[in-house]
Amino acid sequence: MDKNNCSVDLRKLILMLSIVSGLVIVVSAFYAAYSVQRQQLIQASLANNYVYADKLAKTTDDFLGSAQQQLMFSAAVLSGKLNDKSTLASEVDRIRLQTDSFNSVLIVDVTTEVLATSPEALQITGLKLSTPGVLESIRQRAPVISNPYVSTAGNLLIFISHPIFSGNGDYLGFVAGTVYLKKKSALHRLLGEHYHKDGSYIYVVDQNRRLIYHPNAARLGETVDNNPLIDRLVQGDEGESIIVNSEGVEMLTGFAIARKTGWGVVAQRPMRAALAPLDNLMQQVVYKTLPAVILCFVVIVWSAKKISMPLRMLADGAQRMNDDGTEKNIQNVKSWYFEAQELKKAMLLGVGLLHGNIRKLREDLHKDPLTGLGNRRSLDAALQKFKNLQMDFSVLSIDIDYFKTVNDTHGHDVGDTVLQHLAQFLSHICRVDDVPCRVGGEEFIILLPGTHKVDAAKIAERLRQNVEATEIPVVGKITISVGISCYPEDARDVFAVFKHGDEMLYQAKRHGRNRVEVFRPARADAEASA
Ligand SMILES: Nc1nc2c(ncn2[C@@H]2O[C@H](COP(=O)(O)OP(=O)(O)OP(=O)(O)O)[C@@H](O)[C@H]2O)c(=O)[nH]1
Repeated sequence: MDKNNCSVDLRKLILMLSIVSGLVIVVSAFYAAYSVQRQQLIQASLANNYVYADKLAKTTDDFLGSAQQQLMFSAAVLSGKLNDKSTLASEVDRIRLQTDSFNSVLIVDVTTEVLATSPEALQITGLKLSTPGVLESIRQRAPVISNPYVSTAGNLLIFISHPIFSGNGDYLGFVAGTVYLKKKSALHRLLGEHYHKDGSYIYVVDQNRRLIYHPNAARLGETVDNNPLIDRLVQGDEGESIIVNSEGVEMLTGFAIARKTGWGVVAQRPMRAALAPLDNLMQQVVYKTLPAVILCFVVIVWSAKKISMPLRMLADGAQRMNDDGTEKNIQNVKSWYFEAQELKKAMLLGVGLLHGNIRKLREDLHKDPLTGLGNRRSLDAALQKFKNLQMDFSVLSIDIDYFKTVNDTHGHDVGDTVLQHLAQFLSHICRVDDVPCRVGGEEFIILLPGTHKVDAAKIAERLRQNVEATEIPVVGKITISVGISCYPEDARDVFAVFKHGDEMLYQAKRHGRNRVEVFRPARADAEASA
């Protein structure tokens, strides 16, 4: 098959397969390592975020618990002193300034009238308030942590209160602190400290799906619906999850509940940020393993070449089976492994047989199958050769006398035997360069290169005598007639030389057969004019 038409070159195929399998191995090894590491990193990050959210939830609980304790302590101090304006004023200042837990502190009596407030700048002392925090505190007469709401002064806040009872258990009012959600507050410090710079953030949502804390201040107070994660938080669920946030960023999320308020604390980190160290690590791995991988590929290419080379050379040999040098080329192929060795042996055997057959076919093409002498093709080839070499030659045109009688008397097969016998006679008298041929039924020609008329006549005469003297089985003795002409002595045209030879043969027949007649131009002319 032609190399160019061949669908795949073996060397390229081996090379391609080796490289592809090498790549597949390397890439899948990398991919497997990357996937495992990635999964581990995601799990670790999710777990971290959950721990983080849980810790913040507990810290928030602790903060609120501590805030309530402060108010409880103050409520005990204030019991029986609600009429003491200066005590009330100094107590609200103490609570606010000493602990820094509240943005504002106020004392309210049972009629909802504000008895004292810190800071004074709020200017609500003496006012009766009907905010959700005040009303809930009055109604419950128990410690309260309100849901977020907007205060009279327009601040989004939560309201933490503790009831004040007299010595004999009468409800007198409450002391309360507010924590602003949109302005700086203790809660902000608590949650904001943990804010990551890599896109990680936390947010807190209350039971009404309202954002209590969010790094984006504009969203504070916003009620978030249609958020599966917040749905879970509202149901009291805790755990970890991979979600896509409102900005379409994939987030690794941990979420936990602050028990005192039921608030959900969500800590989340962008997947990309969590995996960034892994990407760096894999980059390093790639850089470090690259030389080994390149070396591997060089070895693969070299091996592929080494393996395919003998096969390539054998394939080349197969493409040129007919050429004479092919056998030698195949011999030279270095078949260093078993399969190539066997292939080489088989090909050498094949080439040997092929060349043998070709040789035989060529010979057969130029041979008369009955007698083994040359045929008309070999005669033409010999003439071409003499012409090329500018060689003189003589032509003996030979015909068996009365051959028809032989056939008629003894049968065609015996006639064939006679032809074979005559062929043997011809072969015996021929030298190496002479060309004996059978050109018709019982017509033979011998070309005698470098032989002139006199010698040709002697050879023909000797042949004639030998044939005449030899007994052929079944048939007995036969005779032959021979006509002789020479090139270029008798004609410069080869065709004419043969014609003269034929004429001489028929002349021998006419003159009684069993004769040798030599063409003589002058005499031929004379005969022609007579
Ligand atoms: N056995 C056999 N006979 C052949 C073959 N080719 C031709 N012949 C016979 O050779 C004979 C030739 O006879 P003719 O050319 O008529 O003449 P002849 O009998 O040889 O007589 P002259 O040539 O005149 O001496 C014919 O009978 C052909 O059938 C062959 O291959 N085998």
